[in-house]
Formats: sequence, structure tokens, C-alpha cells
Amino acid sequence: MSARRHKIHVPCTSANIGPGFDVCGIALSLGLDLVVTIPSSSTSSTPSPVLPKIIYTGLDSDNVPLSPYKNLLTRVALYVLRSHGISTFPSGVIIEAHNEIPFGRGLGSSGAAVIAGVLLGDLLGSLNLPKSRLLDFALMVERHPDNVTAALMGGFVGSYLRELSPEDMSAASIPLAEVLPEYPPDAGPDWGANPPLPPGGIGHYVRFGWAKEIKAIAVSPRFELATAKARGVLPESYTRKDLIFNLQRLAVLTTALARSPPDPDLIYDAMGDRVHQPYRMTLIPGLPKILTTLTPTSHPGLLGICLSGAGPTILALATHNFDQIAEEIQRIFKEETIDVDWNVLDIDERGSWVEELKEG
Ligand SMILES: Nc1ncnc2c1ncn2[C@@H]1O[C@H](COP(=O)(O)OP(=O)(O)OP(=O)(O)O)[C@@H](O)[C@H]1O
Ligand SMILES: N[C@@H](CCO)C(=O)O
Repeated sequence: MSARRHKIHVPCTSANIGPGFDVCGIALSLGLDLVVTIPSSSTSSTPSPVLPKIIYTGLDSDNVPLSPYKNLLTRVALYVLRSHGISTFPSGVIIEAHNEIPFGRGLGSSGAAVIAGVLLGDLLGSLNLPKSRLLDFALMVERHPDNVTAALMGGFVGSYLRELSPEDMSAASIPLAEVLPEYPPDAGPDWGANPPLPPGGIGHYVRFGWAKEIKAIAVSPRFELATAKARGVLPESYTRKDLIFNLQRLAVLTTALARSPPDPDLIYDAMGDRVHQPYRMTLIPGLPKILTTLTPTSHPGLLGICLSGAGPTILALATHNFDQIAEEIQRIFKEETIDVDWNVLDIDERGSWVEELKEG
């Protein structure tokens, strides 16, 4: 039987970059890749469609549910299909996922899975949605824009959620449980009411420049910290002083990281934060020491250092001496009896893409 095969690539991301909590993200050179095989005769109106077969390799692949009604990728794809009136997957699809992004470490694994799921839904439904519309679907699932926008668009991005009209607000406010419902194992094409389409243009973004010399050292402790838990420790309100502290730094940082050669004196302080990192210190032993011990003077080449996303990964931006910087962070974590993995990553300017694979 002939089949169409496509590859979907989504990069990992680091969100916040210090002061840009829920605003900034950068796409980096670890990825989630899917190879999707769709039988030529496959449609979702086959009388008894065969559910997708999911195969995982790579990092954390033992921890992923392989039922398409439980797996995050396929649940997101089904949301995209169902909101377009296509109530089930085409029959006999095979999804081979290869993952390089550690789960729950602050490198945007869930954001990458959500973007991969949106691209998968677009592919399976032959919807041909533009990237801006794909972002609307991703934002209905992951409701802060920093990781998903960077993963989809690539590069260093800043984003905000548009203030919606009351009508759009009600379409965008449907609970996550309706976007990604708990499907029963025997859910068929007639299961439940289809969710509505999201309003258009929920997220707006801009790409910043990125100096070619800057690489990102990601040092990931070998423990998971769920984003929900790391958001749970944040306060509901902030002082004017702390907000101004972050706004001043964010305004400088977005331009400073684009300037070549990058200026460590400007960037190091501009990566300071008072909105999320101080509150997350209790969840990440070693974080206070790491943020104060490594400086551009103690470690030439270092530009700045911050928590990656919700943590526990530490992101150090640098132009050289990558190994020494990573080893010092590793040493401080070791004092807390925490083992780490580290990678020196490039910025991924391309973002997510889908390509048809030709036979041979
Ligand atoms: N490739 C994937 N396939 C299926 N599920 C995934 C995949 N990647 C991540 N997930 C799900 O997302 C969870 C991790 O999400 P979480 O938001 O806690 O961490 P993160 O996205 O890695 O961190 P951050 O948002 O701070 O960058 C995993 O435990 C898993 O349930
Ligand atoms: N901005 C988010 C990123 C995590 O996905 C946070 O720090 O909670």
C-alpha cells in the first residue's frame, strides 16, 4: 500500500531569559522530530478507522503514553482536527517520534509537543493553516506564549496575548479540559461535541536580533520540576519597585543581545530578575549560589545567567569558555548532591518546519 511520509521538526526553547517572564523565548538546537506516515487511501470517514500507532525513541521515551487519546502530541492534533469538524484521526497513521528535549527541565518540552501536535493536526487534516493561525491553537493549550511562539517561529522572540473582545474572550476562555478532554479508550468518531475554533490573532510577537557569537549553555539537573508547580510558588502581585527593575532590564536586554560584539557588562545585569527567580529558589537547590558566583569577571566569555523557563535548567549565555562555565555550574549543583547534563546549544533561527519525505 502506498503512503505519504512527512517529517515535522520542532526546536526546544528557553523562556524568560531573566527579566522577560512569560514574554521572551529563544529556540535552541535540540529538537523533537516526528516522521508521520499516512496511507494514501486513509480518510477519517473510514467506517472503523484504525487509530494512529505511536512509536517513541530518544529522551524520556519510556515515560510517554502511547495511546493517541492520552499522548499530548496526538491529543493536541485531535483538538485541531475536531475544531475543524473532523472528528477523528485518518485511519492507519504511523507516528515515529524522536525526542532530544528532556521533560520537565525548563527546555520547553511541553511547548514543543504542543507545537508538534498542532502541526500534526494541520498535516492530518490537510488544513494548510498559516503559522499565525497555528499559534492560536497552540495558545489555547499552553496559555503563556513564550515557549510556543519561539518554538514555532524560531530565533529570539518577544510575545504578548492580545486583549480580546468580549465575544472572542468567551471563545478563548473555554476550559483546557474541553480543549484536551479525557477521552475514554473507546472514543469513536461520534464521541463528544467538537470544540469551537479559537479566535484569530490571540498572540502577537516580534523577532529580536541575536549576535552570532552568542551560544547558550544549558545545564540540566537530573530531576523534573513541573511547570505548574514552579508557577504555583509565584505571588499574585508585585511591588512597583520590582516591576520597574524587570522592565528596565528587559528593555535593554532585547537590544543588547543583538549587538555584535556583545557587551558583558550591559547584558549580565540586564539578565537580572525579581519576578520569578527569587521565588523559585526554594525549588532549585544551588540556584542562589549559581546566580551570584559566576560573573563575566570570574568567568570570561560569560554574558549572563538565568533560570531557563520554569527551571530547573540553568541557561548561561556566553561567547567562549563554554566548558569552564558549564563545569562551574555542575560543581555548584554537585555540592547539593545534584547530578546534571549539559549542552552547548546554538540558536535555531528557522523554528518549526514540516517537509514531505521523498522515497529513496
Ligand atoms: N514529546 C512529548 N510527547 C508527549 N508528551 C510530552 C512530550 N514532551 C513533554 N511532554 C509532556 O509535558 C510534560 C512536561 O511539561 P512541563 O511544562 O512540566 O515541562 P517543560 O515543558 O519541559 O518545561 P518548561 O515549560 O519550563 O520549559 C512531560 O512530563 C510530558 O507529560
Ligand atoms: N514563562 C513560563 C515558562 C515555563 O514554561 C514560566 O516561567 O513559568
